[in-house]
Amino acid sequence: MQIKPIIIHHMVKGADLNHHDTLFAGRGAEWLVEAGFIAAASLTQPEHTVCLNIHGMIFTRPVKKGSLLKFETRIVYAGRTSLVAYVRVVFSQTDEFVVEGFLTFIHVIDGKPIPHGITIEPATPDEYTLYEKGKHLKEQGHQSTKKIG
Ligand SMILES: CCCCCCCCCCCCCCCC(=O)SCCNC(=O)CCNC(=O)[C@H](O)C(C)(C)COP(=O)(O)OP(=O)(O)OC[C@H]1O[C@@H](n2cnc3c(N)ncnc32)[C@H](O)[C@@H]1OP(=O)(O)O
Repeated sequence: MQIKPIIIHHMVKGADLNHHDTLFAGRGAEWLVEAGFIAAASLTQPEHTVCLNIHGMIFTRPVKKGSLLKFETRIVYAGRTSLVAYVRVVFSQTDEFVVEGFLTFIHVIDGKPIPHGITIEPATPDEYTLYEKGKHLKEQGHQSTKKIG
């Protein structure tokens, strides 16, 4: 299945800032989760999609008030019940990199994981790299869950 990316833009407003007057990491995380959720839920249904793992995000630069941010999201890996989203955030006007992250979503019915029937076939070297990274993170996460019990 070829997956089209989902593009969302956000403007950084006063209410989105921290005590340094730059984008609050929690707001950035919220927008990142929301972007991943929309990409996963657009392949399944919102009511059957839950977020299981935010695989980390590294903020490489501060973002000032008034900045426009572009969140480009694609589902890069599909397991049996899981979908791994990759979100890349850049400044909307310059395409300068800001932050990226992977997230795992699970297809559930009545709270139980249920196969979604989606397959992802990477077509380019970049897609293949993201597929392998997404698969690795999902499997690594699963091992951590098993250790927690
Ligand atoms: C900083 C924060 C900011 C937040 C900013 C809020 C933003 C807000 C605005 C946006 C809006 C969006 C909205 C989102 C939508 C919710 O918010 S959903 C609510 C939060 N999430 C939840 O409540 C989920 C709670 N977890 C669960 O219910 C259960 O863990 C689940 C998801 C049903 C899974 O059940 P389970 O028995 O553990 O699953 P199991 O059968 O062992 O494995 C199922 C799959 O999970 C995979 N898996 C298991 N563990 C892991 C793991 N650790 N990692 C990866 N994959 C794993 C397995 O490999 C398997 O994959 P497949 O091989 O089938 O593909």
